[in-house]
Amino acid sequence: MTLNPPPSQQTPQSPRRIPNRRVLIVGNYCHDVLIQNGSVVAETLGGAASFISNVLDSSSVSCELVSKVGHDFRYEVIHSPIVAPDKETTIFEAYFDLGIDGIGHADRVLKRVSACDPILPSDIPDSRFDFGMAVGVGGEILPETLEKMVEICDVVAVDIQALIRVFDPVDGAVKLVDLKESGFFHILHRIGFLKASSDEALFMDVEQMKQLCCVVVTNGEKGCRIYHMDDEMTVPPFLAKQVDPTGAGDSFLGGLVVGLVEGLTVPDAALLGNLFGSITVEHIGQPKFDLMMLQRVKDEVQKRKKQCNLSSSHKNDHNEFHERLSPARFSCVDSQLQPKLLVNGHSCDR
Ligand SMILES: Nc1ncnc2c1ncn2[C@@H]1O[C@H](COP(=O)(O)OP(=O)(O)OP(=O)(O)O)[C@@H](O)[C@H]1O
Ligand SMILES: O[C@H]1[C@H](O)[C@@H](O)[C@H](O)[C@@H](O)[C@H]1O
Repeated sequence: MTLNPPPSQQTPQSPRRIPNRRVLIVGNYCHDVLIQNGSVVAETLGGAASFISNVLDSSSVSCELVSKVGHDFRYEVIHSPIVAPDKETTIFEAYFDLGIDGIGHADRVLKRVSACDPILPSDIPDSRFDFGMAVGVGGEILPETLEKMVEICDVVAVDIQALIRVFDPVDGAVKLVDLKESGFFHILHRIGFLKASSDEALFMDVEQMKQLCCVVVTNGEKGCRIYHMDDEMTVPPFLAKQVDPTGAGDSFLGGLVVGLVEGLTVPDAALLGNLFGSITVEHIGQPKFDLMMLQRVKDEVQKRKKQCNLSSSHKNDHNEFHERLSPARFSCVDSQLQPKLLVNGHSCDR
């Protein structure tokens, strides 16, 4: 398996005096309203950008976030958004008609009931970044926005939901169009990673896309599958008690990029993605990662890097890395089952 470092891409680098900044995240925050049997069960901060920055901030990976919200935005966030005073924040209603207890991976029907402004190239800083993440949720990323991102970032990871979503003009129901008809196809040979859920993957030709970039298809409790050129492999999941699937794909992408920034191979980085995805499904809204869990994961990542540098035979055996991350992950599950044991200095709260 040669799914090793992120594919190098993009325009030739001009000589740089200023070091790149780390990660640029582009996508709007939104308000998520979770509805079950006709009643609102929760209202939370949403948007792929919020879940991803939560993973990056928790993992001490420095990032810059470009997001637009309206006058009604109601959450305190670390990365301030641009406020469009005459607009409303993007709102998604998620209908869990099958229940949110995770039995049978009950999925949501999503409706965008309000949409903030798109993110324009001029909203994005002119600096250079190691990684860019195009992670829109409500159609806010335009082709010209993605073009600017591939120009200023060494590697760009794209969530396909930012490209293929269209919204019913009457009730805002989210529908998907084929990637080829999305208006973004001509830019995709310049991106490094394309992430899709298994449902979204039906709207692209994986065989074709894997020739252009590394394709990662997430598959809920089954983990994910990576495709690049002639290589493909399944990356195993971590056990989780699903409460709400919202944001799992976003946290997955956050974990993947944390791994890549740390210098892990793509399969190892995807394993980190699975780890953060699995923790996210156990929460409603933004997960708060256990500090001890984060430290153990950091330590395992450093060990893994050393091991891979010393012996090439370790590079492809990510099962071993999975085994070592699992106890770290379960230390977090324990903390959620026994929250009282963890107050006073050891809480999950940031
Ligand atoms: N029930 C689960 N158990 C363990 N891991 C899970 C579960 N659900 C999701 N994950 C992890 O999260 C990743 C992303 O989940 P999924 O494929 O459901 O993404 P998604 O449909 O894009 O999610 P969303 O749109 O809700 O953000 C999976 O690849 C897996 O690693
Ligand atoms: O907050 C969520 C989340 O970011 C999901 O990835 C996205 O599919 C939804 O539209 C959004 O409401």
